[in-house]
Parts: sequence; C-alpha cells; structure tokens
Amino acid sequence: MKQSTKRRSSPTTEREFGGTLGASCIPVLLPLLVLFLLSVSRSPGASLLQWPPQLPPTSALWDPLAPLLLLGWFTLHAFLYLLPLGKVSEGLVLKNGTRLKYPINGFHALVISVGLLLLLLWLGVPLGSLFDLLLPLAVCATGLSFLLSFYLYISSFWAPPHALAPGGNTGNPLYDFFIGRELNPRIGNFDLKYFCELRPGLIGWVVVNLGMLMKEVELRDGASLAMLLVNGFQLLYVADALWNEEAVLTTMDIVHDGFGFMLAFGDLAWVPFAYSLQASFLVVHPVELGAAAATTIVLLNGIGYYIFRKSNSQKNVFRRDPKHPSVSSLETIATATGKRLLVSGWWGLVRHPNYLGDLLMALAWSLPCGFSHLLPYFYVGYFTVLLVHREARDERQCRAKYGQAWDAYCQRVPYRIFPYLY
Ligand SMILES: NC(=O)C1=CN([C@@H]2O[C@H](COP(=O)(O)OP(=O)(O)OC[C@H]3O[C@@H](n4cnc5c(N)ncnc54)[C@H](OP(=O)(O)O)[C@@H]3O)[C@@H](O)[C@H]2O)C=CC1
Ligand SMILES: CC(C)=CCC[C@@H](C)[C@H]1CC=C2C3=C(CC[C@@]21C)[C@@]1(C)CC[C@H](O)C(C)(C)[C@@H]1CC3
Repeated sequence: MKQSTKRRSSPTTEREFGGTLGASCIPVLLPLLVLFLLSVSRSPGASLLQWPPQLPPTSALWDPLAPLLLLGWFTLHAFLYLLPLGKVSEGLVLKNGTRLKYPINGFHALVISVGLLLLLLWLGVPLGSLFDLLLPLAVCATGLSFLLSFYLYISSFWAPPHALAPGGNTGNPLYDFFIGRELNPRIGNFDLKYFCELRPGLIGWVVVNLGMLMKEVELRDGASLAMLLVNGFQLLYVADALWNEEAVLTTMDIVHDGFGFMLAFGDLAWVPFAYSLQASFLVVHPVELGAAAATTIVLLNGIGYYIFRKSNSQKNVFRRDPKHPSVSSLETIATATGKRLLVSGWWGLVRHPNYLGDLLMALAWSLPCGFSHLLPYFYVGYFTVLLVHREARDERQCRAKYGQAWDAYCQRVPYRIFPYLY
C-alpha cells in the first residue's frame, strides 16, 4: 500500500476525460447510452432525436440465458488464450527493465470461434435469437465490466510501484477506478488487459453481427447486400486486428494506459454492442443497395483499409527494426531518446495516417445503411471524437518524450489526421 500513499498527493498528475466529474458520470452514462442506442436501433422510427427518448421497458433488460451465454463465451476464450498455439512475443521494455511475454494466438481463437458458429448453424441452433437477447447481453456485459473493474482497482494495491500506470494514480478513488491504476494486471501469466482488448469483446462483435444477419435471413428469407457488406467489412477489421496481434503490444492502451473501468467497459460492452449498431439497425430497417453504390462503398472501405494497414505496419516495422529494407530508405529525424521519428512515407503525409484510414472505414460501414436515419452514423461521430481526443493525448505524450524533435516533426508535417484540413 506504501506506494499509493506516496503518489496520492502528486500535483503533477494530469487528469483526462473531464477529471473526477467525468470519471463519476461516464460509468453511469455510457451503459445507459448503449441500452438507448440498442433500443433506438430496433424501434420503427429509429430516431436519435425523439423526445422523450425511446427507452426499453425493464422487462426487456433481463433474460436468464444471457449470463450463461456470456460466462460460456468468456470461459471458451480464456481456454483458447491458454492453448499453446502460435508463438509467444515480448512486449516493450517496462520501467523495471523487464519485458512481459504474450501469446500470439488471437487469430487461432477467431478461426476456432467462427468454426464453432458454423457448427452451431449446421446443428440448427437459431443464431438469429441473439437479436432478442441483445439488451440482456449488454446489461450482463456491463455488470461484468463493473465487477472486473472493482477487482482491478482493489488488486492494484498489491502491485509493486513500477507496475502502476503513469496516469491512473492520483489518489482519487473515483478517477483511479475509472482510468485504471495498474498497467498490466495479470493472474499468473494471464494478462487481463491484453485478453480483454482482443478476445471476448472483439470476437463477440463478429458473433453479434452474424446473429443479426441470421435474424434477417429468418425475417426475409435471405441476407441483404447491405447486411453482407457490414458483416464483411467488420469481419475484415477484426480479422486484421488478430492477424496483426503483435502490433497491439505497441499501442497506447497496452504501453501507457492503466486497466480500469474505461477500457474494461470499452472492451467488453461498448465494442460488441455499440460497434454492431449498423447490423442491428438493418434487421428492422432494410436497405436496398444498388450495384454502383455497393461498388463505391467497397472501394472506400478498401482505400481506408489500405491506408490503415500500410501506415500501422510501416510504423511497427520501423519501431521493431529501423534497418528493415522496407523502411531503411525513409527520411527520419533524431530525438534525444535515441529513437527516431519517420518524416516521410505514410508518417510524412499526416501525423496520424492510421487514424485517417480508420475513419474512412468507419464511414464505409455506415453508408450501406442509407441516408434515412442518423443512428447508423453514430459510430462515425463517436469515432471522430475518440480519435481527435486520442490524437491530442498522444501529441502531449510525444511532446513530453521528444521535446524539440517533436516540434520539428510538427513543423515538417503540419496536419494531424486529414491532409490540408486538420
Ligand atoms: N476501432 C477503435 O475503436 C480504435 C482503433 N484504434 C486504432 O488503433 C491503432 C493504434 O492507435 P494508437 O495506439 O492510438 O496510436 P498509434 O499507433 O498512432 O501510435 C502512436 C505512437 O506512434 C509513435 N509515433 C508517432 N509518430 C511517429 C513517427 N512519425 N515515427 C515513428 N513513430 C511515431 C509514437 O510512439 P513511440 O515513438 O513511443 O513509438 C506515438 O506515441 C490506430 O490505427 C487506430 O486507428 C485506436 C483506438 C480505437
Ligand atoms: C467510449 C469508450 C468506453 C471508449 C473506450 C475506448 C475503447 C472502446 C477503444 C480504446 C482503444 C481500442 C482499440 C481497439 C478497439 C476499441 C478500443 C478498445 C482495437 C482493438 C480495434 C481493432 C484495431 O485493429 C486495433 C487492434 C488497432 C485497436 C486497438 C485499440
């Protein structure tokens, strides 16, 4: 407990997400927002602006099957995580000079999950029933995020000082619970943050989408082109994340952020239930997509994916091996830390080309839903706010890390996400 007392009065710890007020309101408001969005997506009007807002009756929030399904899903993924499949990779060097080991078998877990789902379909299990279970499942996933966050907060007091996250130790219990005190909480070798970020929620998103597709098949004797595009695009995104699983070890969430309510809820409830809104919207609001519109949307998703993948891979290769032939000819600037910054290639176009690609894909996921409603565009709006905020956080961290070299990079590459715009 000693180290927490020592850090309690640290006046330099900067607070994110609106400080204590944000940390008190967000855990109440975000779960309500998920339930609101889910019930709007299935209401005939699907209006986000209707007043008073469309709220689900309490009877729609509970089904005894939901906790059982969720428990089974988590157990399956914990088991797959522990299977000795794939390689083991090391994370970045920690404050105490050590590196943690991580299993790289997320893609195996996705393939096995999809195989099991196909088996269930073949056995005649009505996966479309997931549509009727979405609200109870979202309620249970939220409950699980709270339970996990309480466990993470309490267990963090037994963690050594070097294992604590830089931003999650202000001494304010509400804020620290929200942001997360410990950087890489583990039970033995089982890394809770890494597991939650990539497995049950992310693969769960694919399952929810497939459930919506099957519901559409039940209702209309076939899947629409719009539903197939949404399912295909988002499956590609999840498969890509798991295929490139090792790259997650260098993201801000793993390297810098503690594991608290924000990430636990984000991973386990927000991703599977808010990111699948387009598919649940299409179940009740079918859209007929013409060939020209579909081709344009596929092209937009392709361009977004290309920028996202190429830029992320370029930085990962450069960070792991700056002499690699694919990056050795790129122009760089030196920093006082010994690390260099790329100033040509994708990272010379804008300072966050990967965010640009991600945002183009977000738009391509909403367009199949047409222009009659605002709800399918919720993801684009939310994601723009998330990435603009994330960019500002990253910028602050990089300026603190690299000082003048970062300023020189900003001068050389003046736009953050959108060339000539922002
Ligand atoms: N779908 C979703 O909900 C979300 C998706 N994402 C996606 O996750 C991916 C990872 O994003 P995120 O972790 O935020 O950040 P980035 O992958 O963009 O990593 C930022 C880090 O990259 C390094 N860096 C920055 N500029 C340069 C440069 N010019 N040359 C070399 N290194 C540089 C710095 O770290 P250092 O120098 O220390 O290596 C910086 O802190 C993105 O594609 C994003 O779109 C993110 C959030 C949510
Ligand atoms: C509103 C709220 C609760 C926000 C929490 C934010 C989280 C939902 C996101 C923070 C960073 C994320 C990443 C992904 C999913 C969303 C969260 C958890 C990610 C796993 C998606 C797939 C990508 O390819 C990725 C692996 C780069 C990405 C990593 C960051």
